[in-house]
Amino acid sequence: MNPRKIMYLVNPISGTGKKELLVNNIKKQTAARGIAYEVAYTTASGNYTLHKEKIVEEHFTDVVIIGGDGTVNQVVNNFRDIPDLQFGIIPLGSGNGLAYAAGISKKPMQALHLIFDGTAKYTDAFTINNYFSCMLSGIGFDAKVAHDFAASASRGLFTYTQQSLINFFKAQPYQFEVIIDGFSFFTDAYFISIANSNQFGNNVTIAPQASLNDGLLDIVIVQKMHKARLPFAVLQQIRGNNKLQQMVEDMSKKNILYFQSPCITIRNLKHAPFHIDGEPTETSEEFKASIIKDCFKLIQP
Ligand SMILES: Nc1ncnc2c1ncn2[C@@H]1O[C@H](COP(=O)(O)OP(=O)(O)OP(=O)(O)O)[C@@H](O)[C@H]1O
Repeated sequence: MNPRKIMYLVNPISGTGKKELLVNNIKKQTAARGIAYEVAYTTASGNYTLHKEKIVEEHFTDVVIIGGDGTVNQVVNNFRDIPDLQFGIIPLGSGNGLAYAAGISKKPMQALHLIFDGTAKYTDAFTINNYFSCMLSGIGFDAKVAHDFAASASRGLFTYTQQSLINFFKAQPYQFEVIIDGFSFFTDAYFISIANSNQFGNNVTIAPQASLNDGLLDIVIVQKMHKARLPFAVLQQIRGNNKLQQMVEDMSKKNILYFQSPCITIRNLKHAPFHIDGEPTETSEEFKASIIKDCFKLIQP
């Protein structure tokens, strides 16, 4: 008998499309591998006390999340202190930023085979104020998209793209004070992304140098510029043409600032909105973010 024991955690509402067929397929393939398993459901409240007791008492070795980044965040945060537990993802959200950054396939059956044959690797996460984030958190315009997406009736990539476009034409810069490596400066920025993964999701890269296990946060500050320049400047960033910078350079001459650091403080002077891993979250006057090196084990290629 295979020594592994998998708890599949399905989010019934993430992404679009029916999950019944997929779950039946997963059950069949797991049984065919001789692996013990159980299928359970995620919770809207984020309370996983009963799941946690079961994982510990019944010696589950793996938790596989079938859902999006919001679900990954809650599940990993609840179980990350269970020794030796491995996490897997079958990406079913609208963004799937962490899964895609880790090289996990979009195709559910390929992602499932990776669960069986992949390697569990230590992966960083970070805290921002008292919250946990394992993918990418942001303040400003990208958070506005997350808020509007959460408020819209339909989910999925189409809604996300639609919300991004609507928000682009409405976007106004916000004022921030940024403190990093003992150096402080003021900036008017459309948004600030604090990233562990290289992307927002859907393979839309924003922090091309980001690694999931380098012990560093990637910080991207999209500063005030002419609206017509904004898509071009972001495209340069996405393509990796904008290099990582030193703090001593003249901040005002760059459209996009890109740094790596294990921690950062941001004063949010105009109460810009905030999101954690794509989930809209109450904003704050000040954010302190710190990396958690080797926070959890994620099954990857
Ligand atoms: N059993 C449930 N019933 C209702 N809502 C749930 C349930 N489980 C989780 N949720 C909600 O699902 C949301 C998270 O969705 P998830 O991140 O999986 O998908 P997504 O938002 O479509 O994808 P992504 O985050 O990748 O864009 C959270 O708001 C969470 O509260």
